[in-house]
Amino acid sequence: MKSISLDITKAAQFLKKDTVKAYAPQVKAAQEALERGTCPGNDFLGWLHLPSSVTPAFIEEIEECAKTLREKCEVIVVAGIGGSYLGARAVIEALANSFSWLINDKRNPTIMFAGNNIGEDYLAELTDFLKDKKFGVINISKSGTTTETALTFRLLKKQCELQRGKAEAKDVIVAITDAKKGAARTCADKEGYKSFVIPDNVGGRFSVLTPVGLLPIACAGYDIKALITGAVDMEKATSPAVSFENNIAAQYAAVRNALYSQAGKKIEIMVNYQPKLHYMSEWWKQLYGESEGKDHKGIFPASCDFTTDLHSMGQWIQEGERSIYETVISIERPNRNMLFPHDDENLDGLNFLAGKRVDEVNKMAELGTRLAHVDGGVPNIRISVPELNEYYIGQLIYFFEIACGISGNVLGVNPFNQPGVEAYKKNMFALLDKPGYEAESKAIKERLAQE
Ligand SMILES: O=P(O)(O)OC[C@H]1O[C@](O)(CO)[C@@H](O)[C@@H]1O
Repeated sequence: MKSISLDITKAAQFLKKDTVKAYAPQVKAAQEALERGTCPGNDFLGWLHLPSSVTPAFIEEIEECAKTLREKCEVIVVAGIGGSYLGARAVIEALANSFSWLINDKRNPTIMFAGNNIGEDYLAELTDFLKDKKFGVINISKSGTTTETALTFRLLKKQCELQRGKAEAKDVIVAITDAKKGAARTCADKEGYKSFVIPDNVGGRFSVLTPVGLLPIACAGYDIKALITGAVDMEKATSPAVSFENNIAAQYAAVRNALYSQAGKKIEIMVNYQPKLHYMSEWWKQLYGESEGKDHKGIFPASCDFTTDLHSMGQWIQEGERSIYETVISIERPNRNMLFPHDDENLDGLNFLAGKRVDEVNKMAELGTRLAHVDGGVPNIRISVPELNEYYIGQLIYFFEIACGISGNVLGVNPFNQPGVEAYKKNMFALLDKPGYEAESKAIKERLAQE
């Protein structure tokens, strides 16, 4: 089996000779601290050897549950936000037909996502759409108390029970949450829902290879065994025993820290040339943003879909402030084969492309962009993926996770907490007069009265 690969040469050229290599001891120490559990946030290292600890029995249990949902539902709504949402969506969209929601071939249920916003129109339109559908719900929340997800789940649970009856609804609602704590656990136990546990020591953004990602992915009809196999192979390929020269996660962690602290590159743009990878970038943004953005430090993770965004953000990237670098996920071989047709009249002047694969044009766009951006002062990291399938996506997921753990430790932050996200929640609860927030409510109202 091939492997994803990493090319950092077009980034390293922006640094003094051997700068990246000079990070090798720090990177090694960071990885050893992860292995030994001596790093900050060491109670959240359950993801580190998660792929290799997945058992066939566990996969079978997930597949069994997915089979039930697939048989009983034409639509499955996955309710969750952040790490309880993005991984599943990233994998499903990367593997699915770009128009899957329009192709109603009845072979797969339609997978919809909710609980990731508080848009009234979104929720009203979703419940309208579900009115005449046999739908089920996967309710995902590690804390079991996240407002966006809880609010959505309350609506969906009521609607599902109303449409299918309480007894049938019980068979098509699944909870993925903490083993003991939180409202989602209390509800699942009381109602008798099938449930899966998110391990205590796996943070939301590192949880895609737990039931959080695996159940929705299996429901969508994808091979979760192959996904895990890819992750296991990457776990081996990036183990601490692998030398820096051969360890792509160590190199990625090193080059991004070098660009950040030695070359003033404060923004990393994750780039793809396949629109199916849009949500892979969204997942990556949370992984790196929530892990590294703290203590007033951290690279800002941004993303672009090329060539689409070359026609909107291309100008800024080529000639704006030189504080950015790009990481490109390049898919070597698309799954489909489409040739450009010849046209006798050639009114569009495109006959020079006749007989070429569309992907050849895309690859030349990628190469041309890399040359132009590097000439314009944008370092370029390239991750090459042989093809878009479960196995290589599994590799990619673990590669980004382990590199993130290493990178955050090199940066000197705790990559496994997210204290900053509480600030907005506290204000929102105070503004909504949530019980228990009386003092905060009073203070925030007084403050607003003075503004
Ligand atoms: O799974 P939960 O507890 O609903 O949390 C969802 C997301 O919200 C956060 O806790 C931030 O508030 C993320 O870290 C997490 O991925």
